[in-house]
Amino acid sequence: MSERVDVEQHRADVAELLAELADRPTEEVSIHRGVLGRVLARDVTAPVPLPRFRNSQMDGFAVRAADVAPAGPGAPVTLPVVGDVAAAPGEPAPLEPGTAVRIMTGAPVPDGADTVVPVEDTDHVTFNGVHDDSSAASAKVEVVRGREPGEFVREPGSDVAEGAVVLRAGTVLAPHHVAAAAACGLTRLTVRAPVSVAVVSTGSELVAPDGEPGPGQVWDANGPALAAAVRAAGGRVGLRLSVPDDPEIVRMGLERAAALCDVVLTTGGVSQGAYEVVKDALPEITFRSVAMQPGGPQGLGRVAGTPVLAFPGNPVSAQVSFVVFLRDILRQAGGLPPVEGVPAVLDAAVTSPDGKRQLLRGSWVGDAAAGARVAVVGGPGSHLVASMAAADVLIDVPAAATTLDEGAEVATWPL
Ligand SMILES: Nc1nc2c(c(=O)[nH]1)N[C@H]1C(S)=C(S)[C@@H](COP(=O)(O)OP(=O)(O)OC[C@H]3O[C@@H](n4cnc5c(N)ncnc54)[C@H](O)[C@@H]3O)O[C@H]1N2
Ligand code: MOO
Repeated sequence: MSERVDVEQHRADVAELLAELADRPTEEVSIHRGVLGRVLARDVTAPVPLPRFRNSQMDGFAVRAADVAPAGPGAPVTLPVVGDVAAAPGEPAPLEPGTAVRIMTGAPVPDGADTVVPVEDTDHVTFNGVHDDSSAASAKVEVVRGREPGEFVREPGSDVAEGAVVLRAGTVLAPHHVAAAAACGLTRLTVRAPVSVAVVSTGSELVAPDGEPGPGQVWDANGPALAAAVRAAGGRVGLRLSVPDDPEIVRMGLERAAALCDVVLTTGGVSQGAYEVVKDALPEITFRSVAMQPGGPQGLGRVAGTPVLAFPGNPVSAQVSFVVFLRDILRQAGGLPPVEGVPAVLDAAVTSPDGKRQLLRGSWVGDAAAGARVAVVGGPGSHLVASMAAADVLIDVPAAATTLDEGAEVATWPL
């Protein structure tokens, strides 16, 4: 191993290597697909006011407030019903003073009407099953309660004015944002283009997750795990490859990955064995030992001009490397906030080798919260991929600590 560095140094070097990701292009996405979780690149202004037109908030009767003002219990005001307005295409005729029209929720309020009396406040009680009878000479309504001008009338622009910001840049799009866009007639939104990451698993022992492992073979856990991690951090998996321990094949695969993606991520082939294929295939990048466990052996540099990070192959090491070195950079490049660490209290004492920062797997004792207790789950081994599935966080044990007592405060990295 050519160099030994601490975790913060390697984090800083990775950040410098990937600084170019901060300046992301944008792309348009349809609200009908693929928009959830994407980050709006710029403010969206409403092309129309919402509501677009004055409409009723209630099923009832559109009237002039002055006409029904004297109404009260035992002293109804009776008005002729001269029309019927449904929430349907069209524009109602203006309302003459001293008359009423039946109106449904969402229907345009006729000019001349300034309030809506809910049907419950009339002798009609409900409209259920009663279709338009306003043409009958006998059509009338007894109003038993007056209403103020403007009551139950939804004014144009009272939700959002035309030209006002309806969705802010930086919004992580969720269903309620889709609702606002659709209500304004916007079907395409401009979002930040996600970082495209190539995920390359190396190792002749690897079998695809849907394959059948023979003697000495293992299913590829890192490829699916890191692809999922990239997506969870707002990135896009531009290429997934699994390559054997043959430097020429690895080199070909990595050059292809470099041509297609913004970042290349490899796992395996970076320690002290005879077949360290990433080291052999990429003599131009830096390989070093980072004072942490898991995730000690690391590589970084460029292949054909594209940044490459070489993570160790042990599945826990690969995942911890992603969390510590890449997750926040990908999130921030995509416009997402970094994942905040949560200070916690150890539920039991831990021991740790001197000089290496340990990232132990931990789970919350009770509810997750700053200052809550956290317990170590599984052992420290970097192959304990199943044990890691029980973890909520990584417990960060400082390099200088050899023991931490029960009750000691520790930093954690949410998984
Ligand atoms: N003599 C030394 N040996 C090792 C050292 C060392 O410093 N001196 N470091 C150890 C540490 S720490 C780690 S971490 C590993 C890193 O090894 P590599 O990055 O070279 O990874 P491989 O040897 O290719 O694989 C290690 C282990 O992980 C399994 N693996 C690899 N890829 C996958 C995958 N995609 N899915 C599932 N499992 C995978 C592989 O089969 C091995 O069991 O080196 C230590 N050795
Ligand atoms: O540092 Mo390794 O990454 O212990 O497993």
